[in-house]
Amino acid sequence: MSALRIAVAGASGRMGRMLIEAVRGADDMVLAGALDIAASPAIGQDAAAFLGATSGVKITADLREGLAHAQVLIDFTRPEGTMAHLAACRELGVKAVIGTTGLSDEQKAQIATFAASNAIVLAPNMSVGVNVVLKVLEVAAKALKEGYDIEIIEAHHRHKVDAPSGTALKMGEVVAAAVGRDLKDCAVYAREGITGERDPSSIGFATVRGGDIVGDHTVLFAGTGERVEIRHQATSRANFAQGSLRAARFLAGRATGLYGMDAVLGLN
Ligand SMILES: NC(=O)C1=CN([C@@H]2O[C@H](COP(=O)(O)OP(=O)(O)OC[C@H]3O[C@@H](n4cnc5c(N)ncnc54)[C@H](OP(=O)(O)O)[C@@H]3O)[C@@H](O)[C@H]2O)C=CC1
Ligand SMILES: O=C(O)C1=N[C@H](C(=O)O)C[C@H](O)C1
Repeated sequence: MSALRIAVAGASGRMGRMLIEAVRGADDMVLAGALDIAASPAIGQDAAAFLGATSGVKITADLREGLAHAQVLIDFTRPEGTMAHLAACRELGVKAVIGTTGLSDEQKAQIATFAASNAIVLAPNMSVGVNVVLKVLEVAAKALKEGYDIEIIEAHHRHKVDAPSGTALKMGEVVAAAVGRDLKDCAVYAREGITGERDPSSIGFATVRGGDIVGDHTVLFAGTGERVEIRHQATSRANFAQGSLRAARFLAGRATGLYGMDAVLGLN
């Protein structure tokens, strides 16, 4: 079988580099394109130069050029970049794995329309562990529905630009749905001053930013006389990259549709 041709967007970013390394390490894939923004000093460089290697793929800001030979784009950039990349993917018939977080509801709705013509995997966290935790949370939240206050605490590195993390928000959505609430109505994103007592129907979020923390997520169910904490800690971005490659392989067999990592991992 011929190798799956992958383009990577945000090629000089933290995840972009991890993905280029992972694609080069996969014997069923080949790097077929690398995109970055026009202002990036990496434009024109070989995509594998940071590894001290040569891939023959130059990093470009020209979407047509970067996607011309690709079957699947893997995109971990920023919402505005992702939306522009997806428009080009639609034109060129390229499938997409999207890891970018901080997308608005409108942008997510537009991604769903793109998926009518191109198969897309969209997930705020590509790691196997987090996606198993999302399943565990469904069970835990249903069982701890009464008498337990739900709080979600996340910590990430100092460079992260969106808060709460996409994963924390997804955890909130899963838990809210499991206890019959809508996260939009019950989320509390900040507390300061005389807040009054905690509303028992609320789901609280706390965000920590610092250093090189890859990604920590804890969901706390605080009851009377006991508390349950369900926690995931990422210690390397390699998990996200390997999950993305699994998502790309999954898309190879699909023409259209919007999928999550639960579908990719057979957890749905
Ligand atoms: N789903 C998951 O499993 C994971 C998701 N993420 C998400 O992935 C995204 C990227 O994270 P990370 O790699 O740490 O971020 P980085 O800032 O390290 O990398 C982002 C890359 O995208 C480029 N970029 C910035 N703005 C645009 C734009 N408008 N259009 C195109 N490209 C752009 C950057 O270029 P330049 O550096 O020149 O600005 C850079 O190359 C974030 O949203 C993060 O939350 C991260 C890890 C796991
Ligand atoms: O920006 C990051 O680094 C990460 N972002 C994702 C998120 O917002 O959930 C996933 C992971 O935790 C790393």
